[in-house]
Amino acid sequence: MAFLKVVPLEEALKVINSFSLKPKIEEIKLEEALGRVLAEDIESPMDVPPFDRSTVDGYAVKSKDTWGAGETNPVKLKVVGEINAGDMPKIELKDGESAYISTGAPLPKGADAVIPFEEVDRENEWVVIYKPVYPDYGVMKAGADVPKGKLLLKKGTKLSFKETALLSAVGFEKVKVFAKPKVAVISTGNEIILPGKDLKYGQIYDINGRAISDAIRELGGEAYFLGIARDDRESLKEKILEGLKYDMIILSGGASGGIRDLTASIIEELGEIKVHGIAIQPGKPTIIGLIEGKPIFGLPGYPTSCLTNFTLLVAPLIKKLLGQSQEYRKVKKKLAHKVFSVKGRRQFLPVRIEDDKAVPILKGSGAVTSFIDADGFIEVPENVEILDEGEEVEVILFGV
Ligand SMILES: Nc1nc2c(c(=O)[nH]1)N[C@H]1C(S)=C(S)[C@@H](COP(=O)(O)OP(=O)(O)OC[C@H]3O[C@@H](n4cnc5c(N)ncnc54)[C@H](O)[C@@H]3O)O[C@H]1N2
Ligand code: MOO
Repeated sequence: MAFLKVVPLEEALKVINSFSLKPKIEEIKLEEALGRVLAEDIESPMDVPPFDRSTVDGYAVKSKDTWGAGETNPVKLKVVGEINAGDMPKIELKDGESAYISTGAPLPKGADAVIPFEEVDRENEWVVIYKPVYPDYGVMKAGADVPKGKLLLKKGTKLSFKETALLSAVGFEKVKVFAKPKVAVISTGNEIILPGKDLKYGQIYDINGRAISDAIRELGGEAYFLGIARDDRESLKEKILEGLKYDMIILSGGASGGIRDLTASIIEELGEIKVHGIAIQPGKPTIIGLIEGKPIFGLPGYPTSCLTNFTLLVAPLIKKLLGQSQEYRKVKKKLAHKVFSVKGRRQFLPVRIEDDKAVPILKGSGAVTSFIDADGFIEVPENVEILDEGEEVEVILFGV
């Protein structure tokens, strides 16, 4: 077994990228599309609005009939009909005519402007106009909002309420999206119990199961938390076999060479270990394997190590399956204070972002608050012992 023969991070990423898992596409109803990722470019199949539309309640007119109108010499136009929203106007305006029109209604033929009712007077079948209007006054032209054929959304876009609204505006009832990768999540360890149960001495509540499951959901995947495997062969094997129903499996804890660290030996029994050990800290004891063609990750048990390695290794694979860029999300900041690192170790340190500063969080990988207080982490390369205050750093961000 490739036990703790550490490889560089880049090699681990290459291994993950070589897995044969491919993005899948499915067509779903628009009403279920929120948060999903588009699998196609979307061009508008129609003009919005589809017709020249009144933007006010008022009078549809031929604008040229109003030219020359003034306070002392108003123009009077005959009101020959009424058009409401949803109507198909049957009227065609002739010179000197107007029609009452409501907001959102199509302009009748012959009209090219709409004057709001508060700007005119009504005298029986006449409307009295005191100022000239120009063509398109009070009108939204067909296609002025969204022209037919325009590229509206690109493949890979995550749909928020704005995009679903736009798709609705142009009449999409269904859309093609990337299928959510289905990820089994397993926590391991005799000491780990689920919230809702009383803690006995020596026990702690599960952090990684919750954090990984919800990080997967934030990315757009589907997480299946299979619970906590105890530190025994049978329990762990049973959960891993159950996990093979899904596209991939993520375990946390039990990854290092300790006496009860069974993960590696079970993966080897059921499949193949591709990586056991990455030359980074945290993350040295990480395992990457394949069982029946399904990737399986054994992430370190320490919560901050676990989530840092999830972000470095697993998140790019989930993003790839969702047709998105695998790049880490990064921002450049200035280091708020000096940090020391161990020479010969490539370290990732959690940092909090405050304005243009990256503030290092130095509680250690074992603390849950190290990642909860952090916005991301910075890399301290192997050959660097000190990063100085004010130095520019790239922060790899947690989350989406
Ligand atoms: N002799 C050495 N011991 C350790 C080393 C080392 O180099 N030499 N490295 C430490 C580092 S760094 C890490 S990371 C951990 C990795 O160990 P495992 O991946 O085998 O994880 P565990 O031993 O199972 O757990 C470590 C720690 O994290 C807690 N944990 C585990 N799962 C969860 C969970 N789901 N929710 C909350 N907390 C969890 C667990 O209780 C332990 O405290 O090894 C170090 N030891
Ligand atoms: O490897 Mo541990 O994951 O360094 O914190």
